[in-house]
Formats: sequence, C-alpha cells, structure tokens
Amino acid sequence: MNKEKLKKELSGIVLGIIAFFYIGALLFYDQDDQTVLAGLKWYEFFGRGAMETVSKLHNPFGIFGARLAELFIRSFLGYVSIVPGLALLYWGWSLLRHKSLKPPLLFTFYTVFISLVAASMFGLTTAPFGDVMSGAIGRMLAAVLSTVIGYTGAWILLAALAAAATLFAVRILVENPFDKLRSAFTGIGVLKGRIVAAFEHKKSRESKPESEEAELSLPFPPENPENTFVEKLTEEAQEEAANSSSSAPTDDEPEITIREGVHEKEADLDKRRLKVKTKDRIAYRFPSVDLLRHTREEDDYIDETLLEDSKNRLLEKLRIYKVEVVRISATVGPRVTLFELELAPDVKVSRVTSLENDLAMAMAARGIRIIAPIPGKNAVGVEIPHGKPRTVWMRSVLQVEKFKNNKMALPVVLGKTIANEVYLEDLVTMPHLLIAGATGSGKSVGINVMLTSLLYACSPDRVKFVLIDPKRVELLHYQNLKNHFLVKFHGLDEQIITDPTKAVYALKSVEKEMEQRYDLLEKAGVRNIADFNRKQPDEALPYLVVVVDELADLMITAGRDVEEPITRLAQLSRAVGIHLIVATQRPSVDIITGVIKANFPARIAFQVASKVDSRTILDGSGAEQLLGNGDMLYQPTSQPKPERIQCPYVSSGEVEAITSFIGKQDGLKNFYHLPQPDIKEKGNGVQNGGFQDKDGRDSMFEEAAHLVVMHQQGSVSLLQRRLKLGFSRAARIMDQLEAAGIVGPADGSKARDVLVDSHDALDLLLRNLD
Ligand SMILES: Nc1ncnc2c1ncn2[C@@H]1O[C@H](COP(=O)(O)OP(=O)(O)OP(=O)(O)O)[C@@H](O)[C@H]1O
Repeated sequence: MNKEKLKKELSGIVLGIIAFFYIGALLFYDQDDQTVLAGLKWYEFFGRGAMETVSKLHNPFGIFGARLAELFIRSFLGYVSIVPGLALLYWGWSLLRHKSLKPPLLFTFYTVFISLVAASMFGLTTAPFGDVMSGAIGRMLAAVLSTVIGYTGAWILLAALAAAATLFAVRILVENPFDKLRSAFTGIGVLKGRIVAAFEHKKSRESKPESEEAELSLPFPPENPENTFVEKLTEEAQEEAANSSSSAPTDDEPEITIREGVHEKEADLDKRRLKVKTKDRIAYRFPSVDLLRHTREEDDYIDETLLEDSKNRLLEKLRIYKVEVVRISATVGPRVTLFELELAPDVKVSRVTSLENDLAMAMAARGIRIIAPIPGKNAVGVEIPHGKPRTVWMRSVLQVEKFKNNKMALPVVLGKTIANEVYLEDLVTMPHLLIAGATGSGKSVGINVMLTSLLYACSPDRVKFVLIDPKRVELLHYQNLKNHFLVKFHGLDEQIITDPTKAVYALKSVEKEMEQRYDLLEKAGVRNIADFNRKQPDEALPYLVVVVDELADLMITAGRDVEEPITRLAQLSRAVGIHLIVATQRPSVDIITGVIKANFPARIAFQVASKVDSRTILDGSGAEQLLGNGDMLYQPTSQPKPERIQCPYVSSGEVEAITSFIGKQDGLKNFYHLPQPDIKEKGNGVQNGGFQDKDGRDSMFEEAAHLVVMHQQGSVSLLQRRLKLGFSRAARIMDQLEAAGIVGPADGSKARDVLVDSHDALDLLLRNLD
C-alpha cells in the first residue's frame, strides 16, 4: 500500500479515537467527580491512590477523562465544548477516506465560532444549568458584552450572530440545500434498495444449489426453461442493479482514491509592466484582466455521492463483462471524471477497448471515452461526464503564475486538463494548428481564447495578425486592432479578409512575405526569426499569426489556389515566424486534404458528428464522444495520444472590451505592410528583374535614395522592409545607389555609409544624374 495513504489513514484513525474519547469524557462529566479527584495530584495516574479514586469516579473515561471533562466544562466553554469535538471527528473521517481537508478546516472555524456564541448566550442566562453550559469563558464573554453593550444589547448581538451562522451553514456547508435534501432522500432509497437486494441475494443463495451460483452474474440468463425461478431472480437482481444503480460494493471491490487536482498558483497579471514603448516610440498599454468577466472562484467541490455512484456502476458493468479491476482512482475535471483502472494481470487491455460502446450504453451516458492504456501508466482510463459541469473562465486561466511568468514567444492558452491544470502552449513550437469541430462545438470561442491570450502576452511589435474570416462575423471585433495588430495588404482596403478570392490574395501575400523573410535571414546569416531578432533588435520582425476561421468556404470556392499557399506556408514558414491557425466545421477529406493534414502535426478536435470525422482530424476515434461547448481533444506534436482539455469561455462582449481598449490607444505610426504577391506582377507582365525604367535604373531608385538619406543607413534590409522588395531587387538598387555616389561601397555585413547628408543635396544630385 502507498505509504502516504497509509499515513493518512492511521492519522485519521488516531484522530477519530481522540475525538470519541474527548466527546465521551465530556458527555459523562459529573460534578461529584471533582471532590473525588481533589485528593489526587494532577500527575497521579498510577499507584494505590489512583486505583481507589477510579473506583469512586462516575465518569467511565477514567482519571484522565474526568480531568479533561472538568477542565473543558469548568474552565472553557461548558458542555458547548463538545461541539468542536465534532470537528475533530470530521478531520479523522476525512483523513481516513482521503477526502479534501478544506471542508473540515472550514467546519473547525465554524464550530469554534458557534461554540463561542452559544456559550456566551448560556452565560447570559441566570438558569441553574447556565454555568455548566457556558464554562468560564462563556461567562466571561457574557459579562464583557453586557458591560459594554448592555444585557439586551448582548442578547441582540448574540442572536444576530447565531442567525448569521445558521444562514452561513445553510448557504456554504449545504451548498445547494434542495439538491442535498433530494440526494439524501435518494441515498435512503439506494440504501433501502441495497438492503432489499442483499436480502434477496441471500435468499436466492440459500434456495439454489452451489453450481448455479455463478450463473447469477452472467449477463444473459440461462436458457433452461426449468430454471424459471433462478431466471426471474436473475432478472430481478439485474433490474434492481440498474434501477437503484445498486452496485452494492462487494467485499473485494476496490476502494476508490480521489486524486487531488493540480492547484495552479495564482498570480495577478495586472501586476507586471503594463506599459511599454513600441519601436515607433508610441506608449502601448496591455489590457487589464478586469476587462474579463469576474467570476466566483471556480468551484472545485466534488460530489462524492455522484462519484461513488459512477464508480459502482462502472465496476458493476465491468464485472458483468468479466473485467477484474484491482485498483481504481478518480480525477474530477471540469466536465468529466477520469477513472484510472488497474486491471488484474490476466485481463487483456483490448477487452476494455472493445467494450467502449457497451459501456456507453450500459451507463446511459454520452461522452464516455476509453484510453487504453494511459500513456506512461499501468492503467486504463475511462472518462465519464459528471453531472456538475464547470465553466472554465478565461480570467481564471490567465491569472496564474504559469501564464504570467511564461517565457514563450507566442503563448496560447488551450484550457484546463482533467487534472485542472492550465494547458499553455507556445504557438511557435506547435508550429501550426488545425482545428475541426461540428457547428456550435466551440471553435470560434477557441480561436477567441487563443487570440485573447496573445493580446494579453504580446505587444503590437511582437505579433501581427492576418485574419481571414469567410463567415464574416466571427472575427468582427478584431477590426478595433487595425492600427496595432492587423497587417495591411498591398492594394486592399480591408484588414480582415472576408471574401474568398481576396483570401487567396492575402495568403499569397503571406507566402511572399515568407520568401522575403527567408532572404533577410539568409543575408543576416541566421537560421530563424528568434536569432534574427536577437542579432538585429532594431530591425526585429514581428511574428505573424494567420487565422483562417473557415477553411471549407475557401476550399469550395478556391480549391487548389488555397491549398497551395496554405501547404507551402505550413511546410516552410515556421523558421520565419509565420504560424497558421486553420479551423473548419467540415473535417472531410476534401477539405482537410492529405497534404494539408500532413503539414499540420498539432490538431484540435472539438465535438464532431462521426467516428470518420474524428479519424480525419485526429487519425483516431474519440472526438465523436466529446460533449460540445469547448470540450476538446488536443493532439500535440510531441505526444502519442490526444489530451482531453476543456476550453475556457470568453464571450464576444469580453473580446469587444479588450479590442476596443487597445483600439482607443494611439495607433502605431506605420502599418505592417505585406508585399504584393507574385500573381499581380505576372498579370502585369512584370517579371523578376524587369523593374528598370528608361534610364536603366530601377523604378524604385529615387524612393530608395530618399529612404537611405533619411535614415542615413545604406542597408539592403531597410529597402526590403520599407519598400516591400525582394532581396535581389533591393540589392540591385543598392548597387545602383553606389554607382550614383549616394552610398559607399559594401563593407562586409555592415550597412554602407551614406554619402549624401540632406534631401536637398540628394535632389540636386538626382537632377544632375544622366
Ligand atoms: N469553452 C466553452 N465553454 C462554455 N460554452 C461554450 C464554450 N465554447 C462554446 N460554448 C458555447 O457554444 C456556443 C457555440 O460556440 P462557437 O460559436 O464557438 O461554436 P462554433 O464551433 O464556432 O460554431 P460555428 O462553426 O457554427 O461557428 C457558444 O455560444 C457558447 O454558448
């Protein structure tokens, strides 16, 4: 047995014994014992005198019990001192049954408080029993109160405190009074059912020969017509089992261990540097978490009756199918409970897997998923929805140390795992994400959650969004970010693309941007954007997050024209800091083609309609069993099996509040322009290298000249960025600038010297050029 478990159980037993002794000793308090004990020194527990005293005592708990009773009843709170003893009993029981220790702690405070109030009330009375009921402390409190606020005032105060304590008990300790009452009645019903079932079972054992005993546990009754009595009994027993979720635990039934969920360390996200200066020297302020909905702390209350019931039903069904379980533990997540079953050595794992449908039917529940085996564990997992789904709020997943102190480049929160751990991933390592799920399963909320996490973590210098929203309404609120986070497309007015043909253009622009970034990286002699930004912080490139909210709409109208840039980007864009998040509600093979799938190793499946859809997205079943409303399976690149996660909820009102908070701030001076894609250039008949005007210089020559003079910096990458040129063209212009005497010769990887120091001098020089 687990050492920790054993220690807890032993402590529980010891505390229980102490509590019983304490309560018993106080209950049997007798005033006459005081005179009997008077002749005995306080430390005398042994010897002749002690033996004689014990025989005269009325308290059956001996000298120690009598002294304890005297101490507490006379000097503390009188008989009321028994009440905190109940808290001690509760501690013992909670330790023994491996329950959370929060409720007994709360109960202890409560009992101490209520005892002080009650003892003071007794202290106020003049009744003869007042003394033993209130003890010295009760009398003293009563005296103090009646001196300070008068006798009537003391009664009013104490009555108010007592009423408040009763209300508190009803509101907090009995969380939902009506539910509890109902479950208490159901509990009595279940108990009655169990007693009847046990009685019938005993009767049937007595009334039939031993050889038939085994047949009782068979899923199907024997087909022997002579055996109608046994048959009927079997049916009855099974019916009973189904009706009363009977599941009376047999002697050898394994005990359930409830695994404590992860307690994420909380942190105030607003207590960090909220104000930053952008490269444009504009002050930017991060949104405050107060813009997100304030909720009561997420309730991690575990309904143990419900849990025990599910466990019993599960074990009952497994027993019917002859699957023996030796150990069982449960982790209660936001929506489902994960039961981890350790099987007997002779049980094949495949037996449990093949029971998925039977179990789902037997337990009459949706959302049952079997993980066989749980990776890295000697156990099989069965996820069963519990009756108390909890919403995971966006605020609660951001207000944790993990998010506040993360060192990720693009941190996105995905949600909470079954163990209540906040699941945070770096989009950079994913590096692209494919999301699928039926209508209304929570995809758009999921995308909002990811974008919101990025807005809370990144400044507009660090990340830019390319938003493609064929559904037109899903990403509407992000329009507020136009001066901060949204890119600008060459020749397009809109910054959020809704038209499928423009979407193709936008994707090709991003593809072109990718190529240009590769040129830049090559020139700088670095392998990826992180190195580039470290090496040239002044010219740091922002990450680009491309979101496509409905791939199906694009694939239907544009087909290969969309597939091609998406595939190319997915294959190549990681190193240059471009990351895709692509969602679809139609996870069929004509939308998520083999090529797209192969290039998106990280995938999220929300609830889908069928096993086939689940296979299309995850290469395995499971997503058809999800519960909707943000219940999802995340398949990371690094893990063999997907993880079940509950996506947080962020409302469109919250998104609007965050984006308009950002939108109201001063915008950046310069938009981040994406280059014109090649399709246009080809259409105009302009080929690579065909940009010369009639003087033999590039058409952008003059603009480039002004740019280098303005910045006093002869760098090819400056021309690339500011004029949105490819590397080779920018380098060619630089050579032309050198030939014209505007910049000096190349000097290794350093920027060239600029030989003209003002625009006037430049204009003069340009006019005199042949
Ligand atoms: N994480 C969540 N927690 C609680 N409820 C959620 C969650 N996600 C979604 N929902 C509920 O489901 C509804 C539909 O979600 P959402 O709009 O994201 O679905 P969708 O998959 O984008 O659907 P469609 O494809 O039709 O746009 C929401 O309005 C909300 O009520």
